[in-house]
Amino acid sequence: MEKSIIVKHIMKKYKLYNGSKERLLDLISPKSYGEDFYALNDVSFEAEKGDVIGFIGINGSGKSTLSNIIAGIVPETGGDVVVNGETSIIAVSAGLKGDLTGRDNIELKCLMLGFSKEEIKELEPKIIEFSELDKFIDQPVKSYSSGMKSRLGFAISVNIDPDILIIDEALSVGDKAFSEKSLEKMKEFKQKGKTMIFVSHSIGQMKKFCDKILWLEYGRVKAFGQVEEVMPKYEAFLKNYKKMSKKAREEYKEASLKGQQKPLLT
Ligand SMILES: Nc1ncnc2c1ncn2[C@@H]1O[C@H](COP(=O)(O)OP(=O)(O)OP(=O)(O)O)[C@@H](O)[C@H]1O
Repeated sequence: MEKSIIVKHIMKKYKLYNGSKERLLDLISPKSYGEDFYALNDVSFEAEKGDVIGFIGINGSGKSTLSNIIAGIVPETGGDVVVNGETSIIAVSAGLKGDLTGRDNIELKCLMLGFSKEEIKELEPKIIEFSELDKFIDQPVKSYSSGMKSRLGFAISVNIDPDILIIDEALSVGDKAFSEKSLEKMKEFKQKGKTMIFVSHSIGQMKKFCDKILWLEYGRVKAFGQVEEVMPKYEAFLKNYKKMSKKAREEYKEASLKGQQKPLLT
């Protein structure tokens, strides 16, 4: 099978500061202040055309950071993301401007992706219809609910028809009818051999839709494989994790960040 995305040894380092004074001092003397924190630590995986890959992991495990790096929204600190050929990638949740109306956001996002005025004219009514925003399309996006924003983001992304679509939590908001419609659209994408990355906390949606799962844990790959192989392990992990005390969770986090395996939960 043809590869569509190759992610090799991705690192993402942030600096954590103890207050704003330290942040300022770091500008003057970068080596002396702040603590290095790795949101992603040596993450590798490959996607083939037609794959639907789910990113799972507890809060703060690096799912959004990784999807933003693949979408080119956030720069990596190290490693490589190789995307096959002339591939267009779009992340549903990226770049809606609150001060602009829904309609202006459609135009802006299309222009940024290199569409001509004529192409936008043709796309716009399709996007508006899919979004079900009706007259709200001419209201500023900052007045939208999170469900409305995700409907707009999803409507733009799927109608632009990218080769790689990154869906970050977009389907967990919005109503059932809209998420059913979106799932249908995603099935169409899959049939066309496009690659999708799906970031969600919904185990049900992941099982229903993904072929493969990348399980991240505090910036590291815990597992990557077929959904039926990885999901039961993740569910077993979650069951144990939920029973842990706050202190035990902190210890688990510390150990995971250092790359130590805790047999208790694996
Ligand atoms: N700009 C930033 N500066 C410092 N730390 C950051 C920044 N962005 C993300 N992080 C940290 O990186 C880690 C990974 O965050 P990320 O949002 O990718 O996780 P996630 O798995 O998507 O979490 P969630 O499920 O809660 O959405 C977190 O500890 C987060 O606090």
